[in-house]
Amino acid sequence: MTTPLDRLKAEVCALHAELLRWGLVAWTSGNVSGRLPGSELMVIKPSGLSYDELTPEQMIVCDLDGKVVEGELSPSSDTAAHAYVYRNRPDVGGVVHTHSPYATAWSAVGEPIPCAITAMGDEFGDDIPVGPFALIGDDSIGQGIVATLDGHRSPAVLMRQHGVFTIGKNAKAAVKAAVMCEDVARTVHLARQLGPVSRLPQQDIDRLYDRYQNVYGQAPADKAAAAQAPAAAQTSAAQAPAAPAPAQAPVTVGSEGEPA
Ligand SMILES: O=C(CO)[C@@H](O)[C@H](O)COP(=O)(O)O
Repeated sequence: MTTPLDRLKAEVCALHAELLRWGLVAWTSGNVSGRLPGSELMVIKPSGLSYDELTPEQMIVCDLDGKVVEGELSPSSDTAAHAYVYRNRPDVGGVVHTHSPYATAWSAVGEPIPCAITAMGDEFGDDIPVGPFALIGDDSIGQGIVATLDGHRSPAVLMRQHGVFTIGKNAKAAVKAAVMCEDVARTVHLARQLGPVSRLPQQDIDRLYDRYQNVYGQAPADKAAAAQAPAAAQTSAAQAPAAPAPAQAPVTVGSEGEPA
């Protein structure tokens, strides 16, 4: 019989393989942690071990001050940062850190990634912000993450001249944010080689974010229907619904899809 802690160790261990799979880390860089729901505990990888060697049994259990509660190995050198986020963001269930190349390049020049493509509106709902430069070893990085993301929709922050930290409702969501952060960092960088890049209008960003966060994928039928409601409402508000055309008569619609 596996316990919730055993399952979290297995999940956090498996998610480290996703960092390799998506090209987000080199050698032993980066790390993933997960909060054990309903507890003051987190699970994080051991420091400096090859991703190929990681096993669920090696995952380290720490309290939210970063103190090791279970495990023989030393915890990730970013444990203090992860723990600080969990202490100050009770809504966060997972934290990820990577040095993914395109996003880390944006952090190296200290420039936020502008919300210039719909995929950024979907996942980030805004630009991806830059946090302060902070040396590893105390709460500085954690403080920079929390301060930068405070009141911000983005689940990702580019810590200046260091790399990416992402947060999520659970560890898997934080890994997804790290994957999407690198994807859009690359795309927007490439776009800038082709020509000027402009930020999407905020109202479009808001609509993209709302749809993606609440309707995209296998959303419950009522949410999916509600997402269509505004268009239907506009149609019915704009003109009385056309009488059903006689079966044999063709119906011509205008450019907006309304009956001509
Ligand atoms: O950024 C750093 C070191 O500067 C760390 O995040 C390493 O990238 C991963 O450290 P461990 O998790 O293996 O301790």
